[in-house]
Amino acid sequence: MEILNTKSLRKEIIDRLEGHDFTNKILLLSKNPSQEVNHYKEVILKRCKELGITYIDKVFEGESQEEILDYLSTFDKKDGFIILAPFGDKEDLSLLKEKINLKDLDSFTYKSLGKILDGDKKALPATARAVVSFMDHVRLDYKGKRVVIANNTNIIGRPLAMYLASKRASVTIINSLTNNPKDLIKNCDIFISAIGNAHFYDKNYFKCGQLLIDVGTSYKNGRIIGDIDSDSISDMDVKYLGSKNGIGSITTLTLVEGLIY
Ligand SMILES: Nc1nc(=O)c2c([nH]1)NC[C@@H]1CN(c3ccc(C(=O)N[C@@H](CCC(=O)O)C(=O)O)cc3)C=[N+]21
Repeated sequence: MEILNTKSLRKEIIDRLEGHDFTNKILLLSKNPSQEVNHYKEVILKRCKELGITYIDKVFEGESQEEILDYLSTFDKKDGFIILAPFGDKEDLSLLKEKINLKDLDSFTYKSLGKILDGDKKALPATARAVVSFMDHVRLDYKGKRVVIANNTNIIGRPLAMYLASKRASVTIINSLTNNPKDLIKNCDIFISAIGNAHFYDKNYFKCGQLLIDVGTSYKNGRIIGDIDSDSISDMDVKYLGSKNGIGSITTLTLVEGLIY
């Protein structure tokens, strides 16, 4: 197993961000935030402080979409926003997706999602963009490659699939109902996982020559555990990007990077 890391990409992005004079704010928007959302918020806030970015941590409770739009109308169009998911309890957010016209840092709006179909990398949500930036950074050509993505959300899997398809990769999204996922995973060239199920995939799922990107995060005794059981694949001839120095360590960077696009 060849262990990959995002250190040099991370340095490249930090250098670009540190040289920048941030004049616009980031709005962190949450609604009845879960523990996971609050944790992610802390991680983003820490990054904003490091880089001298002003942020507003706005927590909604029972507000309607109209009321939220009213609140947002007081900000500058160049201010960035992220709607932290899950935002409330599975409610309709279509008006917000249609009407918010601030800088969309995590690809929430219909406009951003549409741009992804056209192959616009900058429109990708932060985590999906971190994956693409990593593959671009190591000069991995995904044209014609068979890619399997274990994640079917609007924040990672679906936009990533559409983007890679626009660059002529052949992409399959698998979900918990997929018939014989092992067969799909074993026969792909690139496997990207973000299911958040600790060490779910072991060596039986893989074959030599594959690139495995583990975006999954579970917590055990305060440690982050990925979806892939890396010990089990340690003597296989695969390339592996795990959670240590992996995608997780650059997602807040790609998120704030959206402010300077
Ligand atoms: N619109 C939206 N986009 C998201 O990307 C999103 C979301 N909503 N809702 C909540 C989940 C949860 N999530 C985390 C990502 C990283 C860490 C994390 O801790 N990352 C690094 C630190 C990263 C850094 O320091 O840059 C670490 O693992 O040490 C935690 C949680 C994102 N989410």
